[in-house]
Amino acid sequence: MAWFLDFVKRVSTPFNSSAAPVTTESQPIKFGILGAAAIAPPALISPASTHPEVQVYAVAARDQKRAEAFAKKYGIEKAYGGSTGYQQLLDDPEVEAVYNPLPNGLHYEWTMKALAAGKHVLLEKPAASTAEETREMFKLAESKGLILMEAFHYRFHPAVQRLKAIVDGGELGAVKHISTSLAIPKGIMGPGDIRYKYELGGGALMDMGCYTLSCLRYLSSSEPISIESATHEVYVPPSPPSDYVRNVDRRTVAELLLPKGVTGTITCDLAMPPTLGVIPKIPQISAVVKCENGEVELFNFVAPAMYHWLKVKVVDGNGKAKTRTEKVYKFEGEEKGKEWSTYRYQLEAFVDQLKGRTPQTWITKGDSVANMEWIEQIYEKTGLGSRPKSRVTS
Ligand SMILES: NC(=O)C1=CN([C@@H]2O[C@H](COP(=O)(O)OP(=O)(O)OC[C@H]3O[C@@H](n4cnc5c(N)ncnc54)[C@H](OP(=O)(O)O)[C@@H]3O)[C@@H](O)[C@H]2O)C=CC1
Ligand SMILES: O=C1OC[C@@H](O)[C@H](O)[C@H]1O
Repeated sequence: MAWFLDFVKRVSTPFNSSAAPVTTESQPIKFGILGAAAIAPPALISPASTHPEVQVYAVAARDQKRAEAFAKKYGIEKAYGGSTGYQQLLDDPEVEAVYNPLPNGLHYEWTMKALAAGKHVLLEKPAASTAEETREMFKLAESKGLILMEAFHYRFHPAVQRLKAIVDGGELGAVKHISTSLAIPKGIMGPGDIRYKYELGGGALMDMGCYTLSCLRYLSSSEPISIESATHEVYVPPSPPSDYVRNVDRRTVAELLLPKGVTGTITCDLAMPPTLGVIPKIPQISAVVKCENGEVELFNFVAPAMYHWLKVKVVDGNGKAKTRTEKVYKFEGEEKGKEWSTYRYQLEAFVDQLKGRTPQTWITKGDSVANMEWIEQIYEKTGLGSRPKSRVTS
């Protein structure tokens, strides 16, 4: 029973949102959120509620009433709305940092505008529509001495870092093959979802593939050499209009060649069709590293704080295999029961960086740019081509 209560607590933690600021001697960092996005409560509002140096101070939405309702629900002081709402939030001198959870195709425009307004930016993944846009955002951030980070929250979690330590530690010998998957059953994303809109930077590779690529690159400690193959299945909405353009991937699979003969596979799918047309598929969210002397798998590398297991299989010189399972919900030395979400660890690091302290880890400019470069190259290989460059409005 205790394990069940623990599980329920873990799964619900990221969604127990309240923006009640916890103040310290110094002024908290005031965050503004661009868009009343679904991801904002678990990714920022809830983590901020336990961070003594953060206040979620403002939200902007395209509709004033929506902004107000969101602000009321989460105890946010300021609500900006209407066609100028996002810019008003950026013009608010009280806002020091901006969280950008807009659709992918708007990441570049509003991150550039936020940086131009002198704000630090925590930017949702994938960084932008193209690698070039990603480079430009970091260039502007650097020139203004501002912090910009792509919110690959999974990287901040101890389970993910333990996986990397096992791979790097040599216990399993040389790495041979890495496969990372993020695929969910049909029915979770509705047909109106931003992920299915090409003009908003939609597609499985952009949305989920960015994680699988990021994790594969992280685990291999290298960049791919080439894309051996890349295949996709397009998204087709129910009753598509006759002029519907099939340029959004519902699923993409790519085979990569990495240095030292290592191979890699990434799989992403926004809507796996049911088996035999009726049995829903089980989500596939895992990172598997096959090595000379065994293999290791992290189930649920994307949201390990909710639930995960690390299965390590070691094969000895006589070919005898031993398997062990690890669960890693906190770093060594952290107090019992802490068990932060990936987003909470991420926020801690972001604030540390902003305050001039050393974050426990970081998603670097080089990492974000390389991830976008490979996303673009995989799209080229599938034949779908990169997502459209962002259109920037004045
Ligand atoms: N880190 C993570 O775990 C996750 C990250 N994400 C990322 O966060 C971003 C948002 O995802 P999610 O919260 O699921 O999406 P939502 O659709 O819930 O939110 C997107 C927001 O963008 C705003 N928006 C502005 N222009 C448009 C437009 N033309 N069409 C639609 N929305 C628009 C809307 O804000 P308004 O209120 O102004 O109308 C809306 O609230 C994506 O980049 C996604 O990749 C998503 C889920 C998980
Ligand atoms: O964490 C995630 O999982 C589901 C995705 O669709 C989402 O965008 C992503 O960030």
